Amino acid sequence: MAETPALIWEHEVCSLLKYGELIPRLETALGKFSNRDSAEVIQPVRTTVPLQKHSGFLGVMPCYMENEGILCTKLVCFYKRPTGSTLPSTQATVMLLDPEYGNVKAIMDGDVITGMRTAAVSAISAKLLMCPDAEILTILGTGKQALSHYNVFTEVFSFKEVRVWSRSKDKAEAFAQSLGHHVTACESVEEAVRGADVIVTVTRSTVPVLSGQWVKPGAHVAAVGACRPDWRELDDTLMKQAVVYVDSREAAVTESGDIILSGAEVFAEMGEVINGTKPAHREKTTVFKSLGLGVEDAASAQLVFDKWKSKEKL
Ligand SMILES: NC(=O)C1=CN([C@@H]2O[C@H](COP(=O)(O)OP(=O)(O)OC[C@H]3O[C@@H](n4cnc5c(N)ncnc54)[C@H](O)[C@@H]3O)[C@@H](O)[C@H]2O)C=CC1
Ligand SMILES: O=C(O)C1=NCCCC1
Repeated sequence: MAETPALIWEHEVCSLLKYGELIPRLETALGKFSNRDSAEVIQPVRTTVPLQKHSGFLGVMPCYMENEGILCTKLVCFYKRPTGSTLPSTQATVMLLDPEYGNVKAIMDGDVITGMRTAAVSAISAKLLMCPDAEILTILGTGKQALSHYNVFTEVFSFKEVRVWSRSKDKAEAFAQSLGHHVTACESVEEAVRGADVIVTVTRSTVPVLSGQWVKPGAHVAAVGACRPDWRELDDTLMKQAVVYVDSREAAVTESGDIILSGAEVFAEMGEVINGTKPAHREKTTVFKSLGLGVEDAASAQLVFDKWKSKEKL
């Protein structure tokens, strides 16, 4: 008889997951994913079920890492919320299973995992692709991902200036103030991104918000929103002038409106750069198009579970 699954909820995941441990685990996981060795990682492109009545989607994100004995799936609902809606735009739950018996070992809050692993992967992209003397960070959007990206980017790097932008100046100012006096709220996207070395796009927009004509040559863009084939955050100019990196080639050509609709070519997966099989073009304008992978959730959930178990033993 299987044990009752551990229930590891938000505050506990928050206290167990640290970027210092998460980032190396994600680098390893992305490298293994890009090797396409089925004993290392089996992770199909997520299945997406439309929730038409609610303008949303259920994403089912399974992953099996045979050599590591990790079997995981995330269930994530995400929505196209109207302006002013107070409903959450993303809600996730992660399940870890025993691959031999098939029972569920743990059910975890997936919101913290989604926020932290997505931001950590963007930070990995910046570590590999931004210019070495990067000074200015811009974040477009002021929601959950904006906060997790601010947290990891300021923990891992030392930017001299941080700028934020939101469609509403009041929101941008409130967000900037909540982060500290060194963060500047900008009136327009153009003002926010001119001269920036690293730009993070974390909006729910379905049309381009960032234009290539404002982006400094050599800048790095981590593009996190627009995870549907008909949604955009970046315009064609940017997609065509940049060297495009992705988390998964298969996901990129299935789910990314920025890639599919611009016709841009994918140069490499982040895992290929980590493995040294594709170069990091730091000197060029680069876009990392993030869609979010089950392998990232699996690596994160296993880390949470390992730490939870070692705490239980104390
Ligand atoms: N790549 C990945 O792995 C992941 C991507 N996402 C995506 O990242 C995006 C941000 O997610 P959250 O921060 O959780 O959402 P959120 O709802 O907390 O924040 C969204 C932000 O976008 C702004 N926004 C909404 N509509 C906009 C528009 N038309 N133009 C400009 N800004 C607009 C909102 O004011 C808010 O600041 C979403 O598109 C979400 O689907 C979320 C999780 C993982
Ligand atoms: O990977 C994820 O988790 C998500 N990706 C895109 C949409 C929201 C959740």
